[in-house]
Amino acid sequence: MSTATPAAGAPGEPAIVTRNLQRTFGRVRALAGIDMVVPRGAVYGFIGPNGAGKTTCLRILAGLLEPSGGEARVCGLDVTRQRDGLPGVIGYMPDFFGVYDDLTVTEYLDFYAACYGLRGPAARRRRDALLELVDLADKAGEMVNHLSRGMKQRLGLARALIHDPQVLLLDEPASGLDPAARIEFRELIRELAAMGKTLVVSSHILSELADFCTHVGILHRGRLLVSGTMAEVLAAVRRRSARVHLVVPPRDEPGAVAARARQALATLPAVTHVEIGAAATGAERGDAGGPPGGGEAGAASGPGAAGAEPGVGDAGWGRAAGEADAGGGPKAAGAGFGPGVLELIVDFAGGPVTLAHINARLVQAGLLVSHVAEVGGSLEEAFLYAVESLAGEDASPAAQVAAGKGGGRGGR
Ligand SMILES: Nc1ncnc2c1ncn2[C@@H]1O[C@H](COP(=O)(O)OP(=O)(O)OP(=O)(O)O)[C@@H](O)[C@H]1O
Repeated sequence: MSTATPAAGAPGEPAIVTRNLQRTFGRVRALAGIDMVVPRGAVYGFIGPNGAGKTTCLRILAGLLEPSGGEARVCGLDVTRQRDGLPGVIGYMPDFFGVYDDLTVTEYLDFYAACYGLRGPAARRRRDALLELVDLADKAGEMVNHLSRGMKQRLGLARALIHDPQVLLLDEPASGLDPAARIEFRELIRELAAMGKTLVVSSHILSELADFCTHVGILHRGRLLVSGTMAEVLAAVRRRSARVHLVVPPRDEPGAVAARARQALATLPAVTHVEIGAAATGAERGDAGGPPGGGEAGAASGPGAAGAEPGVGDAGWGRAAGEADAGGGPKAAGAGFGPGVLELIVDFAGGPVTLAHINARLVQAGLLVSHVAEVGGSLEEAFLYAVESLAGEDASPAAQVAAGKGGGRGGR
């Protein structure tokens, strides 16, 4: 399929740039001043909970809604002052299907082609190529209202592509699709990206977009909390946590062990939070075995586990990572969470060496570490963490206004 449309805007200029973009509806501030950059050729995942402002932003970029303040340029065109040029460079797929469903698939696309002044054999060839692309060629004569939801979504995409736009704005394209249809849609987006299109794809769900987006922005209550390449955003929002198991000796109380652990970890600046998990009962602790100094003490896993840390082996209770498995003997706790074991979840910032430091510091404090491993955060957790921690207790007037109208935190 042709992608020969000349690019509007200066070479190297991002496909989309917004500066302090705002939109209010009465007292509701749907966009509270967002700065967004979408490079040419990017597949930009625009993520946010219900009411975050995604549709409002996409409609402004498509020239369908006036901003209340700030500015936005798409392919170099100012969305307010050069609005007439926008339809030529943008394909917009709204989150609901159009109303012309008493047409056949072919008639439907011909109608939209005509809206762009496209008629004749070249337009028909393009229509047929698009039907192939979205895998609807065999439905060409079907009535639109007889199509399944997934087929309608694909037809909507063909409609958005009819004039070969450079930028595609897709509002929740995967909503309501079953898993198989989602996979098909994802493939289609990959094909469009391979054609060099710039795509902005909105969704509630970060994990839904993660494997095909090059960039991502997280919107919450009209504010763009974070935006950048997928790697940059994940690095910014992904909370790193370690799961640590400490053997509670028969003569000790879990509370005392927990207090010593907290005290030891408080000396590490990279540790941001320590949560004490469960501990076994005294009776169970009796079964745990592992006399002081003789138990399974090494850090069981995780990058940079503490073997190389100076002084790790000095503490009476602990042994360095690597020794645990070699030592054999009864598995008091091992990698599992067994009786006589206290679990800590330790949040930290930093590279793998921090995991080693956590282990070392606990061992140096005389604690019997049976397991240290990083907890892998899912993308969903990363998103929730971004919303909770980056949004913070936002007391700005914008957030307060938005919160009063459907901007519920984390709502789906
Ligand atoms: N035409 C309108 N009139 C009044 N308020 C509106 C209008 N359009 C949007 N809003 C409000 O602006 C805020 C942002 O809405 P928007 O539809 O942009 O969010 P969204 O992120 O797309 O949400 P969803 O995921 O539910 O579609 C919401 O509080 C919404 O109620």
